[in-house]
Amino acid sequence: MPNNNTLTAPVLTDITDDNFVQAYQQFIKQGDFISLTRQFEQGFKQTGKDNTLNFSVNGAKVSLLDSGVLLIEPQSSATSEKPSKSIVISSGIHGNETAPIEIVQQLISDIIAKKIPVKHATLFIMGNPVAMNISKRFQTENLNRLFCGKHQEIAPCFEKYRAEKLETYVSDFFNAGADKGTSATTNRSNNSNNEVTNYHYDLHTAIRDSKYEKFAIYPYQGDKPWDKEQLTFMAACGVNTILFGHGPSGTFSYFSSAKFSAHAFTVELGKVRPFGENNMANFQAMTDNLSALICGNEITLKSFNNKDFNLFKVLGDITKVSDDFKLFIGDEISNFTDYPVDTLLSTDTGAEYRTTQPGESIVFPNAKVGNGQRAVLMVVPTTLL
Ligand SMILES: O=C(O)CCC(=O)N[C@@H](CCC(=O)O)C(=O)O
Ligand SMILES: [Zn+2]
Repeated sequence: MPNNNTLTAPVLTDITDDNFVQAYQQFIKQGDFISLTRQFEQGFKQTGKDNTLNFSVNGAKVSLLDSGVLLIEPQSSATSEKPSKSIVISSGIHGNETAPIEIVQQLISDIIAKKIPVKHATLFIMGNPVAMNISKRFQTENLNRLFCGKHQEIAPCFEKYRAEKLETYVSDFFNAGADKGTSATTNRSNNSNNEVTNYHYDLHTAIRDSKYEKFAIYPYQGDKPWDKEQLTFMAACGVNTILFGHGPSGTFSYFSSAKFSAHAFTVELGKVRPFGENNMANFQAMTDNLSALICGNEITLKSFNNKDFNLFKVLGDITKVSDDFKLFIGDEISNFTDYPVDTLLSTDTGAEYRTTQPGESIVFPNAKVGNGQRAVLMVVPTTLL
């Protein structure tokens, strides 16, 4: 497993390599996608124009596009009702956030074991295999700041390369499902009015404890209204604390939302733990509902009521500007802790941050980010009309 910080081009394994062939065959039999992903962390070379790494399961075509990137498409003859959704389920954008990777593993292995019949095209992603292998959030750059082309602004490293590749896979996937697909073979929509709805759930876990264990960031929607049905879907998944994003960003969920009008969320499912130490029963509602979405099973949702949620409006970021940045929030303080008005939270070269609003609360405080990056997200409670 090559692993160096000065990577200028990834070291790709040839798919005719004996080790790869063996590992791929084992994956087809056992569905252990984490193992395959970790063995070939930087990716592999495809031969020829067509994707040769595919096989059929239960009427679906399974295509391995890259390390940690698996496309599953229902074959049109295998489903009476036509596909109307394109679904991206991503995990491991931060390599040490293992619970989401294990959720994706579970869904994939259930599909391969024919426990989940696939009705809607689904793209599964384990985002940063190099960081997974070193049990770190990232190797060189925070991958979840590099989407929407921001990868073009940084020096060569694995995350720069990977962000560009992931953007391409997701773009190709949503484009293939779109009504305006360029040909009958690339247009995934076969339903009568040819409408396909896009979804992207980017699963994460948080560095510190949170007053509300599970929560989601709903990417900034510009003039579009917040979708209440999506909020109730999140609640059905066990996530009833929602932060409404305040502006464009370089996150993966914002990319799918802004570029492909996907219903998209960054979902935080609890605290970061090493592989094998997650209580998977804690994510059952999320796994079951994602599985139901993929199968096309009916999902019964409550109608939206503010009382069922903890909703927060993002006031803005505290950005670390210089090496002088000081944060007065201890490591033991939980996300969503609120502070009285006029509390000093940070100082930096020529600047300080004091709370200004009742109920002002902190999310993701992290003094170790690079200069120019978000060190804290400031939120206040809100309701939807
Ligand atoms: O716990 C933390 O400090 C970070 C957890 C995490 O990775 N959160 C995402 C949120 C993305 C967003 O703001 O939409 C991130 O920081 O990338
Ligand atoms: Zn994360």
